[in-house]
Amino acid sequence: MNEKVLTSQALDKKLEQINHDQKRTTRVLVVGAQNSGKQTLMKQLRVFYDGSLLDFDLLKLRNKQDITQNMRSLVALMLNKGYLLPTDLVQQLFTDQSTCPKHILLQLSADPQIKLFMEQNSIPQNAKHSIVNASRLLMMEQHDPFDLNDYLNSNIPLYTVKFNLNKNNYVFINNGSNLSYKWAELFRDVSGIVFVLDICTCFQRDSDGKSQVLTQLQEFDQTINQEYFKNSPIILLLNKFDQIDGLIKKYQFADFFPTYRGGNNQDEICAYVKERFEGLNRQPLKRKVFSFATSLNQAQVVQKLIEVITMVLQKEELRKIGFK
Ligand SMILES: Nc1nc2c(ncn2[C@@H]2O[C@H](COP(=O)(O)OP(=O)(O)OP(=O)(O)O)[C@@H](O)[C@H]2O)c(=O)[nH]1
Repeated sequence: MNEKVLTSQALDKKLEQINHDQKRTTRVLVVGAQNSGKQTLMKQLRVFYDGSLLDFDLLKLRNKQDITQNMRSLVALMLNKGYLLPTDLVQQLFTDQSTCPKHILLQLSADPQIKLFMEQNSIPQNAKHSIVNASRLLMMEQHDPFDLNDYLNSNIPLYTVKFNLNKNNYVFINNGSNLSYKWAELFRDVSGIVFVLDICTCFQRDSDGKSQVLTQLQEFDQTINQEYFKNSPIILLLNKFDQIDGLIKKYQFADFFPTYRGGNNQDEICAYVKERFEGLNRQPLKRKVFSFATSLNQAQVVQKLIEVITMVLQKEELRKIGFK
């Protein structure tokens, strides 16, 4: 067999693999109003399932470890040669931790004795370079190695997250708060739609004095009942549920929903909101709406939620092809 035929066969195989992988990828579209929590969900997915952020962070951490090591070698050399450095800084540099706290490294790298030592002694260029750059590198780091809350509150936009869970590939796509009809066409029969609702909007009024959640009900209706999504299961997240206790203490839910006859408590309010949204599904026999009260800013909640969502989606896929 000549080389060309072999290459072409290899390409065919690769294409087949790509097609196969794409078919096996569960695509999930994340929609919802501004500020509802879509980005928060995406970021949590990125941190716990995708892994690329953690790799990036480990890199930052490694840099910090290198700086600590270099600083330790330099300071040991200086002390041997009789240079004097602040004792408390030196002690903290040599504690057992693999990385020394940033503020100690910064103070040491700015110490005039260190500068003097480097001028008076011939130390390897790369070691010199590493110390001179240490302060720049450390200054550039805005955060300590990794702080989930800092990351969740950052303005770094995130539009897709891919991951593999229980041997299935998933891609979550955040479309922002604008679901134009043209755009929706690209997601025809997507494997699932996650609609994020900020539950606090139930207790907020728009300029007409009506609860803002009424606009969300309309959005939900228009989105899920589009022709393109008529087979896609819907996952409704009543998000920011951690806020509901505070809101109930301040307001009467019935003041916002005159037809509401339930009590002013979490369970009954939650059941009512779920019912209002789920009742808008015009294809109840073809696909379902699964609703959950969530707090997407809490890591443990998101991890449990993703297990449930992925399970629901896999079950729905099986149901569509005839398994009960
Ligand atoms: N208390 C509370 N705050 C939350 C929760 N989820 C998200 N937030 C906060 O709500 C704000 C908006 O969240 P985002 O995830 O940026 O909302 P978004 O839907 O992506 O907003 P846009 O990008 O404007 O469409 C942020 O300050 C989040 O930290 C939650 O469960 N509880």
